[in-house]
Amino acid sequence: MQTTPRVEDFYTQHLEQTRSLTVRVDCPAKTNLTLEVGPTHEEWGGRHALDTIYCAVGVYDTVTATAKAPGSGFSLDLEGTHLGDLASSSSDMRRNHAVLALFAMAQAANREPDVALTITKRIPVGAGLGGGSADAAAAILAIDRLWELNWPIERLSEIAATLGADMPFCLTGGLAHGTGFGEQIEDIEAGSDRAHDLEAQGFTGEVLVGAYHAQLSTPEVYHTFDVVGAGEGDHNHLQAAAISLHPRSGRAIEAALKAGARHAFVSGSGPSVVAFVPDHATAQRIIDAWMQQDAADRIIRAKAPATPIIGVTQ
Ligand SMILES: C[C@@](CO)(OP(=O)(O)O)[C@H](O)COP(=O)(O)OP(=O)(O)OC[C@H]1O[C@@H](n2ccc(N)nc2=O)[C@H](O)[C@@H]1O
Ligand SMILES: Nc1ncnc2c1ncn2[C@@H]1O[C@H](COP(=O)(O)OP(=O)(O)O)[C@@H](O)[C@H]1O
Repeated sequence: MQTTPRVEDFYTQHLEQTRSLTVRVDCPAKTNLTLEVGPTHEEWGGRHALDTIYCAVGVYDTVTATAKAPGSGFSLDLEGTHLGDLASSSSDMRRNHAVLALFAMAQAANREPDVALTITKRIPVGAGLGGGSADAAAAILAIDRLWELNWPIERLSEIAATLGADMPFCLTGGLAHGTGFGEQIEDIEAGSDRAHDLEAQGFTGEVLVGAYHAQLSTPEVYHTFDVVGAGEGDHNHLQAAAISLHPRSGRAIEAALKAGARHAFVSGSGPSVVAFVPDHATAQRIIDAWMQQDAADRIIRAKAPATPIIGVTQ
């Protein structure tokens, strides 16, 4: 007897699974092992020429992206106990760097931004640790996976560069040489001579981050740099400007170097301080000194370099 075949419908099942799919990206903070600041360029909107070594530091924000019903628009949920100025009611969700990244991806893909984003913040805000850039890069990586675009890193970097100078670096993490206004990235491959050279100088392994409730405005630090210039022997040319605006950072650097740090410096435009330590005993000595001298409001132990981690949950 002829029987009617039962339709096995993997298509609808796939659609339902895709809609409930959540992509999670843990994205590390960034610091600058060196940051040479050159003249401003009109063609870059007045940004300074940079020559910098980027290093991703294993303090991670987590961004998740989940598809929403067509036409329902985006949503953003912020979590974490260190939200800085993101916590204020006046903080406009539409200006959040992760949301700007979603809009940029939607425009490039010619799609609607019907995505629910969540950000769990652990990277200190406004600290010189690229927290906003990390979240934007995480959103780009998550949406590329969620929408199954599978675009090459070069295309994702072009989109990231329109959002901020250090965002292309945040897509890959690790170590990289940055030029232009910071957006031209040349990866420093793990195991390469340059990576080994940085390791020999003590720029890998355990780091301590000294962070503050206070934030510094990056444009203000650059403008102050235009007045005070770079400090004698500073690897970070913005360090003297950041310390003039936030003196506690200078005290944290002095205490860390005195306690045996291989390197201690302001991270990018600051105010946070990054110290590379040779061993746990030195790390503990620095922690004790920062606590005794009230040289930091938040102390974070981490590893460097670090890379983004992408995961998918049903
Ligand atoms: C200083 C660095 C070092 O990696 O990072 P942070 O420490 O802020 O994380 C970067 O140069 C932060 O670049 P970016 O992320 O684009 O800066 P934003 O916070 O967007 O602030 C943009 C403003 O900073 C100044 N700016 C930025 C980059 C640059 N090469 N020259 C500049 O003069 C300009 O005034 C510009 O209008
Ligand atoms: N997702 C985000 N995380 C952190 N800051 C953000 C984010 N989106 C927008 N911002 C804004 O960007 C400014 C700089 O933040 P951040 O990138 O953490 O500092 P920095 O540029 O010094 O590394 C903050 O004042 C904050 O209001």
